[in-house]
Amino acid sequence: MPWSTTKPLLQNISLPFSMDTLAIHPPKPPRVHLVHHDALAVSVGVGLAVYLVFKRFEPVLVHQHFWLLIVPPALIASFLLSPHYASARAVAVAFGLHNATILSATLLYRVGPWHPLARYPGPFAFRLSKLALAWATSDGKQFEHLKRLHDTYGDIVRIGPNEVSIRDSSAIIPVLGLNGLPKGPHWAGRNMTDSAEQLVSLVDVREHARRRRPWNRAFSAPALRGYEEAIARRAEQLVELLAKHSEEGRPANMGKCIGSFTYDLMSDMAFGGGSEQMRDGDQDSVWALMEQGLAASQIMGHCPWLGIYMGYVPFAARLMKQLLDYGEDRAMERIKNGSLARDFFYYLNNEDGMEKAPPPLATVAIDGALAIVAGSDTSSCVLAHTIYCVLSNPGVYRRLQAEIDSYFPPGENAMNTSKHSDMAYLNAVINETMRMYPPLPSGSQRATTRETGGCIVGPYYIPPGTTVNLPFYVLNHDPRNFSPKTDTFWPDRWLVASGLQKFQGAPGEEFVHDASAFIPFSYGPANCVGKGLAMQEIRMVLCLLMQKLELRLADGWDPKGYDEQILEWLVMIKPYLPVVVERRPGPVHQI
Ligand code: HEM
Repeated sequence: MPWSTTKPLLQNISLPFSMDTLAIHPPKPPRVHLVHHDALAVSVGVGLAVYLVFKRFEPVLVHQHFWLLIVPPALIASFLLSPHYASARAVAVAFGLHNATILSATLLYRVGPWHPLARYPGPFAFRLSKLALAWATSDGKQFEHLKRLHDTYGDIVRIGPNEVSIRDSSAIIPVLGLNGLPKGPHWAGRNMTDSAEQLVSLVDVREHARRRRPWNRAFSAPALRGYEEAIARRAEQLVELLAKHSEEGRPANMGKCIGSFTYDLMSDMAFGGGSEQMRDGDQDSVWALMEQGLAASQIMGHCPWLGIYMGYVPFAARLMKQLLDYGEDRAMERIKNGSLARDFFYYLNNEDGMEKAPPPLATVAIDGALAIVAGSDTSSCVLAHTIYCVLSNPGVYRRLQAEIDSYFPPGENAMNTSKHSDMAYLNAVINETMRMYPPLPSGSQRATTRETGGCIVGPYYIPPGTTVNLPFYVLNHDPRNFSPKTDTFWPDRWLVASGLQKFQGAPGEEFVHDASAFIPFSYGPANCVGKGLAMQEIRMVLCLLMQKLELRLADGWDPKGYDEQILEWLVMIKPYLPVVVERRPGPVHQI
């Protein structure tokens, strides 16, 4: 503060004792007594100083907020305002002034032309607070909102005070690639704590790379071969579950059956077993809990501070705690029983002895729980959407079945993975499903920090302290990346792109296929570590289902509403999908 401002303030300070009294009584601690308007001015000044701390460091922790938002006005009320007001009023004035100053300075800065993101367009409310986007997307349709925003404002949109969304495939490498940016802040809010240790939420790039090593080994090619038997066993069980529906004369809800399959499988993979949803049903309502948890986490991902606060509310944190407790129980049991097969735990718990020391139990438990959630929701989403797309396009169904039958005639093992990568139509169908319905439609989030500094992303400068989103759904539905039939399920585009089929468009129609824009598993050193397993599992299940079963949509069910019912709670939620199932005649392969 310049001296010219400070001097009059000091002159106005009157001490609450006279010099004469010093001779009679020992001195009491001096009490600062400012005249009324100066006391208020100090309160505003302290508010502005705290605002600068918020602007620079963006503190989100509860104890930081206590020191910045509660302590200063409490001191001001006790020492500066108490001579002027009754105590309750002094407290109200101090808190009101302090927080109103911080709020107004924050909002003015965010909407002002001096904000480093001021040049990027976006709705006015989104500049003010992330609460605006959280509210707008609380209907579960964030991916559609983002698409509309880009259609309105262009390739870069300011979707928060310090956040942009970029619809430009040239941004993928600088943002997600090897020398890209650290993870963004949304995981802290989703996990309801700033100290979550899950691999997926590690912001520190070096720590992430260190923790990722055992995961990479758990998903290496030899490790994946070791999982084939477990996948095959569970896939056979899924076929039996679906066939049972037909024997009972009722359609199967495909999303639910497949969800049970992936959950049981991921429990096998992570902890060597422990879940039997296909046999016993979802007795612990795991799927409901997971979907509720993800729905709540959608809002908290936008406002990490809110998630961290909610983490202290026992009822709100219940779901997260249940998940962590489950992971810990399963990890303890797995340690007690030892390993029967090389599951993920074998690698994550350093049973392969490749790391210097085994990780703490809490870390393995939390990562095991992550594997179950990350691996079951996503793969089941792709499988269910693929079946929906195939069944609502009879030509695609027949062509896919013909390809599967030609590779695996009745009696042959349809889960023989050595043939799957050659099956062009199968892979086209899976890719096209993930293009239409990427399981994480709003994509990946990364952020520049003060340490990384700003960076250039294509034609854009991203200043330090900016969160950057690459929305997969929007990239996939951009005609500059995929056309014609951008919004239509058309697997042939993948065959045309790989030269296996000729493009037969209308006169003058151009075929566009930018495969670099297609990143359903994300990209770079923090991409989906389970990509290989997911693809292996999806191909095995589809081949087995189509070889052994005849499937069709239930009579009277209108598929038109399917898209409307798709919600995004981080991952796309599978709508109700009733399917009539019949066994196909022919010899049955036994594994
Ligand atoms: C079709 C299925 C799947 C899709 C589309 C998918 C997609 C993704 C995406 C988009 C990410 C975020 C990466 C980022 O932040 O940029 C991710 C992360 C992750 N996924 Fe998957 N995933 C799938 C299946 C699986 C499976 C089967 C597992 C196995 C356990 C798995 C485990 C993980 C893990 C551990 C991470 C965190 C990686 C890291 O931070 O290093 N995912 N996944």
